[in-house]
This record gives sequence, C-alpha cells and structure tokens, in this order.
Amino acid sequence: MSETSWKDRLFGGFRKTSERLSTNLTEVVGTAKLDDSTLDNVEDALIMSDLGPSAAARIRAKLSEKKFGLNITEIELKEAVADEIAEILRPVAVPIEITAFPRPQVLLVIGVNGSGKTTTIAKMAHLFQEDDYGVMLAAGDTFRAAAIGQLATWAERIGVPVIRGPEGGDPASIVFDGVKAATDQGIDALIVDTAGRLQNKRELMDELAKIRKVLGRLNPEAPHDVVLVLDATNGQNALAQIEVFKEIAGVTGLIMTKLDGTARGGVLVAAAEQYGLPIHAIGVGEKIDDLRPFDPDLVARVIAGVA
Ligand SMILES: Nc1nc2c(ncn2[C@@H]2O[C@H](COP(=O)(O)OP(=O)(O)OP(=O)(O)O)[C@@H](O)[C@H]2O)c(=O)[nH]1
Repeated sequence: MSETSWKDRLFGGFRKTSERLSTNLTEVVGTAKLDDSTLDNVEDALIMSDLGPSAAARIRAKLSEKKFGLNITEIELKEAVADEIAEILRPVAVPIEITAFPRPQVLLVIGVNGSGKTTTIAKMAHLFQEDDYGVMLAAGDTFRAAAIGQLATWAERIGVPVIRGPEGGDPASIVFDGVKAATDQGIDALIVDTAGRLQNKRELMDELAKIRKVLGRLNPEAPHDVVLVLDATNGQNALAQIEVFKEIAGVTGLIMTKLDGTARGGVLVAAAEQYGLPIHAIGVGEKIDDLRPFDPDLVARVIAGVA
C-alpha cells in the first residue's frame, strides 16, 4: 500500500479522537493567556480525551515551562500539545525487527478475546512478508475451535503455513512442532497465537510457563517477543490489561488495534507514558494492510488535530 493511502487511513482512523481532543481544547481557548487556570483546563481536556492523568500532567508541566504567561492561539496550543505528545510517543514507536539468530524468531501474541489478536497476527505476517521474510503461524489458542479455524483461514488467504492441533490440545506441543517445522523450513518468523483467558490468571500463567519451558529447550532465546494486542476502544481498561499481562506474561511490546472509529485513541499516549513499552504497530481498520508501525510525530499531530 502506498504511504499516502496509509496516511489517509491514519487520519480517518484517528478522526474521532482528534475531534474529541480538538473540541476539548477549543473550549479552553478564549482565555488567550496561558495562566494557571488555562493550564488546568488544558490538563482536564487531555484527561477527558483519554491521555491519562500522567501524560496530561506532563504535558501541562512542559507547556507551563515553555509558554507560561504568553498569549496563545488555539492553533498554537494544539501545535504545542502535538509536540509534547510526540515527545511521549517517540521513544516507544519501535517496529518489530526480525533479527533472531538462529532463526526462527518466535513471537508469542497474547491478548483477551475480541481484542483483534487473530486478525493482528495475520496483519503482522503480511507486514513481514512485505519485507520478504518467511513467516509461519502456530495456532496455540487451542481453547476454542473457532480460533484455530480463523487463524487457518487467514493463513490460507495470505499464503503462509500454519501449524495446528486439535481443539483442547496442548499449546506447548503445537509451539514445539511450530519451532521444529519453522527451523526445518528456514522460516524467519514464527508467530504464535495464544489463548488470552484473563479470567483465569493461574491457568494462563501455567500455560505460558509451559510454552516457555518447551521453547527454551529448542532455543534458549525464545520467545524473542511477547506481544500484547490491545483494543483501543476499551479505553482505560486496555491500560489495566497491560498491567496484568506485564506481570503474568512478561510482555515485551504492544500493538494497539481498532484506533479507527473510536474517540479513545488518546489511550495510545496514556499507554506510552505509563508503561514505556515499545508500541510496535497500530491498527486502524479490518483490512490486511491496516496495521503498520507508526511515525510518532505524524500520529501526535493527527491526535492533536493539527496534521
Ligand atoms: N475496526 C477495526 N476492527 C478490527 C481491527 N483489528 C481487528 N478488528 C476486528 O475485531 C474483531 C475481532 O478480531 P479477532 O482478530 O477475531 O480478535 P481476537 O482477539 O482473535 O478475538 P477472538 O477470535 O474472538 O478471540 C474482528 O471483527 C476484526 O475484524 C482494527 O484495527 N480496526
């Protein structure tokens, strides 16, 4: 896909978020002087737009440091907010690199049901394929037959092999088969779907521990990545998921999906500020090429409504 059309999609995707922040910030201006009361209002506007109290306080402090007492127009305020959002996003906008030696790089993908995990795995595979990497999928979410079928359908559609077992089968054994097959076939990236049953933390922890143990026997470096897929429409609840999964699954990076059609895209900034985990890519639609790594400066401007 051309960069222009991705940009359009990005704009379209974040439209509701930027409208919300824009509206909230517009209410602020009128008081043209950036004094304490205006700063209070800016901070409130950022919190109301899901950027979270911590990012809001940080942006407020920076604005105050740079522009306190100055007269500021609405557009200048939005530009300044965009600059500070970019500061927060820059360190975490880190695409996944396929660097594992020996191959394959093993990526465990976790996330609660409905977060967009399966679709995101297909989109990631597609991204890697575009870079000429050989990709294989492993259907480690054996909890539901539908999940295995859905992954297999995607694999067929994008033309990548998939390792699968029976419903209720042992995920660790599928991962084992996956690594062996990927190694034999010279595959670069093995993406493993896992069950995301947060309802039962103990079970999930045990399952992941077993997968790690099996992987460790084949390659002590694996899994190289533990990617948590989050649904942006869940707002603050998505942040709570980071907290839990970080603790129980050793998350190494995030992918945030469904940023299209939600006014809650500010949660991307909240996640960046609060957790500092790499955000590998963002999803702005249901199509195969609707997931990309992101340009933090551009996304910041889109969110603040000045792009
Ligand atoms: N609008 C939009 N929809 C998305 C995005 N990513 C995934 N979806 C949709 O979200 C729904 C759930 O996605 P799945 O991939 O099935 O999610 P899952 O987490 O694997 O969920 P289960 O299979 O139910 O466990 C599907 O209808 C996807 O098309 C996105 O970035 N934007």
